[in-house]
Amino acid sequence: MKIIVAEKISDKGMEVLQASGAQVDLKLKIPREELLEIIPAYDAIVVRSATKIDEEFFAHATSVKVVGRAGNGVDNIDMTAATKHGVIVVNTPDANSVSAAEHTIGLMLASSRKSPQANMAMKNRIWDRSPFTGTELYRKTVGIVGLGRIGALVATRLQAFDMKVIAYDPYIADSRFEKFGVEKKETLAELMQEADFLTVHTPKTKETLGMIGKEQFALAKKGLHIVNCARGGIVDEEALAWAAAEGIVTAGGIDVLKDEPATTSPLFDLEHIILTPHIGADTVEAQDNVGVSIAHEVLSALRGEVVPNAVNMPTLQRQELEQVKQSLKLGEIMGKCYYQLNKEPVEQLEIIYSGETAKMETEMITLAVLKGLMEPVIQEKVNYVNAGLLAKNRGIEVVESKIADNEHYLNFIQLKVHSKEKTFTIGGTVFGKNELRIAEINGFVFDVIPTDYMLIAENIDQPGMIGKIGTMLGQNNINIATMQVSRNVQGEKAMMFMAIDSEPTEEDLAKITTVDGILKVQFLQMG
Ligand SMILES: NC(=O)c1ccc[n+]([C@@H]2O[C@H](COP(=O)([O-])OP(=O)(O)OC[C@H]3O[C@@H](n4cnc5c(N)ncnc54)[C@H](O)[C@@H]3O)[C@@H](O)[C@H]2O)c1
Ligand SMILES: O=C(O)CC[C@@H](O)C(=O)O
Repeated sequence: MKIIVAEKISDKGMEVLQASGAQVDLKLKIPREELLEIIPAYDAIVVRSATKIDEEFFAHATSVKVVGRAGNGVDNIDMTAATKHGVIVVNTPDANSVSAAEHTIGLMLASSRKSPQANMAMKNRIWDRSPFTGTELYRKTVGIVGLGRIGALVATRLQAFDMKVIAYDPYIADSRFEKFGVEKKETLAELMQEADFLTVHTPKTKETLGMIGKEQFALAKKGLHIVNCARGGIVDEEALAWAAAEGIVTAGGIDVLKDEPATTSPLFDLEHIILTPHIGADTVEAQDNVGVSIAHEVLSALRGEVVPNAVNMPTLQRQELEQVKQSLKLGEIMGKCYYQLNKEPVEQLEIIYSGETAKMETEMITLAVLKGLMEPVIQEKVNYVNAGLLAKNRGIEVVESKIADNEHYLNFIQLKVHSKEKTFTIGGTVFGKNELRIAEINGFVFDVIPTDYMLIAENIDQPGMIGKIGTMLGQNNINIATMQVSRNVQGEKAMMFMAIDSEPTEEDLAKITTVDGILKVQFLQMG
């Protein structure tokens, strides 16, 4: 396993990677062309915010399975391209939030008290207090745009300064505003009009890029203090320069610029705007948290485990993950059966979750079913990341439904795979903690433990069939480990489900079908 670390992570993080036995190559500040040249040899890459991970990168990175973003924002990673190429992107969304929140407040205090400017004067041996009269935070109104992880940390900390905290975030429930004692503003305009201090904490998206522009500054009170410790460009730099010239903004702290690394921006010339070079997350604690977390995440993802912080997959809390783990296995195994037993292309996949499974986060189980379904028949690697997209591209409609109760089982997953001509059904359950069972195939009821090698035989329900098939398999040196027979109507069609100890050849199967009364025999690899 080869991992390239293209931007600095903490020593503790490096140690975790190295302890895994993987070859870990630290290539800091590697030129783009060189990275593209060597990347085909790597299974994973770890980056921060400076490395562009785009379509061109993925076109070269043919063996990369995981991109680890040591940090939070993923705007340097083309998520659509990653998903298309089946590459898992993992990040560490919580690991540096406290540091970013503290830097936000630091910038607010430093810019309000002009501390960096005073420091510069002192270093130039100028003792003069008069240019540095500042402003208190006490009893001022702070407007927060984006009340997510960092926005909420900033809110609660600023309440300790006796600030009135208002926020604009149209994407979260009212209960979150109540939880943090923050007054909700329905529009950005309202927030702009009321705020003495403004701080942005949204991700950089099409919607948020340039969101604080000239139009918004024009609504603000004169003397606004502004902080951007989120992403460059959310506060439009030209507009901020204009607002400063107009006396609308009189102080500010900016940690992030639109084009990084940056040495040009209108903000460099603004006396009252203090700048830092994207150091919101640069604390020993945050870097240790981030480094260790990303190392574990990348290694888990490489081992094929489901990771909690995968950005381009449904995310699950550890507890939820534990809950669905066995259902994921079951779903994948059942999905795997379809194309082994049927040749018709799938038009619609219906997944019915019932009993306890209906209460779970089923999004990931659906992906597991799709992964199992497509793996036997397509060349591309199928994983939890691209299974949904691949299914969509192949015209498979996925319909999920949930039924609270199941008459027979505590938990049950049923697949109804519809092709043009017919519908194949398979159902299964998890007994206890991890006992998987196939409980139904095409209307025949079983209680079968899925194993690597299985045979399914359809036969006429008549005396002697079990003996005949047993003898035939024995003659071909195939041992039956377990066998179950199911029928619905006496004398009609029956189904035998056998776990066998070795893989039969096509010839073996053809011979069995010559047995009188056997209608069909198929080999199924379930493990
Ligand atoms: N400066 C640094 O070093 C540093 C460190 C960590 C994080 N960050 C950045 O801080 C930002 C916030 O991170 P987070 O972990 O709090 O993210 P988060 O996802 O927890 O919260 C973002 C919030 O923004 C809200 N939001 C999205 N679009 C919005 C819009 N158009 N208007 C209003 N609200 C909107 C969301 O609903 C969400 O509540 C991100 O941009 C992240 O990259 C910077
Ligand atoms: O570590 C970085 O390069 C950026 C940190 C921060 O902006 C983040 O999004 O986590």
